[in-house]
Amino acid sequence: MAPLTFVTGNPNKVIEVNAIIGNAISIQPLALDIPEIQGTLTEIASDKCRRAAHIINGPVLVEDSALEFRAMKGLPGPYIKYFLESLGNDGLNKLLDPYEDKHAEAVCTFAFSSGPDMDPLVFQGRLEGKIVPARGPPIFGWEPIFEHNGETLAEMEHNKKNKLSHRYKALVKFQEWLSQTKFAL
Ligand SMILES: O=P(O)(O)OP(=O)(O)OP(=O)(O)OC[C@H]1O[C@@H](n2cnc3c(O)ncnc32)[C@H](O)[C@@H]1O
Ligand SMILES: [Mg+2]
Repeated sequence: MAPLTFVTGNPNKVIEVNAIIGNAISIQPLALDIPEIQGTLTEIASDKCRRAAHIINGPVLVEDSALEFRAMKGLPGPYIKYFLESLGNDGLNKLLDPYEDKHAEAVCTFAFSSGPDMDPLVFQGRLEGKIVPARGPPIFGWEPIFEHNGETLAEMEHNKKNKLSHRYKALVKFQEWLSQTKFAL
């Protein structure tokens, strides 16, 4: 089984994907910064996947992560990376100061294409939580401010996160599809 190219500039995503799918699929990470369009999560991931498949000229997996604040009607959503870079985790908390509702959803959207000009397939997972003042090591993105069942993702054991996360749920769907299809990696 040839390794599947996973195009991402984010090493933390590679660590989690490997931890989640372990021996089932062999992943070859490739750090390319692919332009991300504006649109729905499915449109963004699919477009990124089409561009990656053309560059790779073969099967490819990409991922796009979003963080949706219910009080802000789903924003920052796919633009969370730029909000986080500009405001930091404290600033993201302050965005919700005017609102009672701190509910948030982490959304992970994988897109897979079997090659250039092959329509990408999309696999999405969601995790519910709430935005809280930062707790735990600030290693990966907004983990310290996303609380799920009393623990922030930064406080949570990696093994535990990788068995319940938005990324885990999306990868379960991808693996289900792989096992049902004749597509051989
Ligand atoms: O090259 P790609 O794969 O796009 O990597 P990226 O870092 O640009 O990732 P995104 O465009 O998907 O932006 C998502 C942002 O959310 C952060 N993030 C993604 N998944 C996360 C998780 O499980 N926990 C905490 N932060 C996360 C990540 O660090 C980014 O700042
Ligand atoms: Mg990105």
